[in-house]
Amino acid sequence: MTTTISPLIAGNWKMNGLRASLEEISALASLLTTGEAPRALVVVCPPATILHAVASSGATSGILAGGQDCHPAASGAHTGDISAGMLADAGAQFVIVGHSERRTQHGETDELVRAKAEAAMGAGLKPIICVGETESERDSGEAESVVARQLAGSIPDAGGQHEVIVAYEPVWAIGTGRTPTNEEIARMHASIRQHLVERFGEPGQTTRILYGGSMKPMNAREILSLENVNGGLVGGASLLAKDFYTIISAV
Ligand SMILES: O=C[C@H](O)COP(=O)(O)O
Repeated sequence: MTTTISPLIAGNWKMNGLRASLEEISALASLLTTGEAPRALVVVCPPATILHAVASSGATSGILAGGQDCHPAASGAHTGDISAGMLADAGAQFVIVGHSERRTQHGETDELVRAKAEAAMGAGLKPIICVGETESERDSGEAESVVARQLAGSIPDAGGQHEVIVAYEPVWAIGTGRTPTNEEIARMHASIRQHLVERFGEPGQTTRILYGGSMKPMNAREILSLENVNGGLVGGASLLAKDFYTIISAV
């Protein structure tokens, strides 16, 4: 991990979590406040229905809240959607955009992801912009070019002036228990770093690049110690406070 960048571990609860799940936030808060001080920023992105509660109850323990998606518009006739401003109003400081589940299940394009990231920055949120190749793209040797295209299309030009976070999530590693090798992760993160530096100059050197995809208590330490891995975007293992805390502690 690059030492000049403070690491960040974000939990993406996806469509999991009811009000009862706030017990996990309390449990995490108590682990974070009674154990060794975390060396990473800790973010939890719960469903929007409990976002405000997570932001409020996590405040004293340093747990920051994030949304899982936002609409590119500030308001209007968009039934079922949520704006970046609404997330900020509920206490969010971050928002995930362009997660592969949104790209696949909702047909989101790089252009739309970029618009969402712009809306997030406009509302004062830090966008966590996700990129990653499918298994067939990796098998055909296209992983780096696919990710480069997603980065170019999804990160706003203002990405050098506003804080953005990139999350590299190989689609085939999400929820499967499979991960790329350490060498493959390091190579991809180096290529993402190169893209950021070429495009944004100095700010690109300090942009956080998270790894996501089957990060677990067992493999977190190894992955988080790789060059240019500045934290993690954790799905399944963020649902249980104990597992998530183990990953946070692995930084
Ligand atoms: O946003 C999180 C990722 O999709 C990773 O999910 P996972 O840790 O369950 O594989």
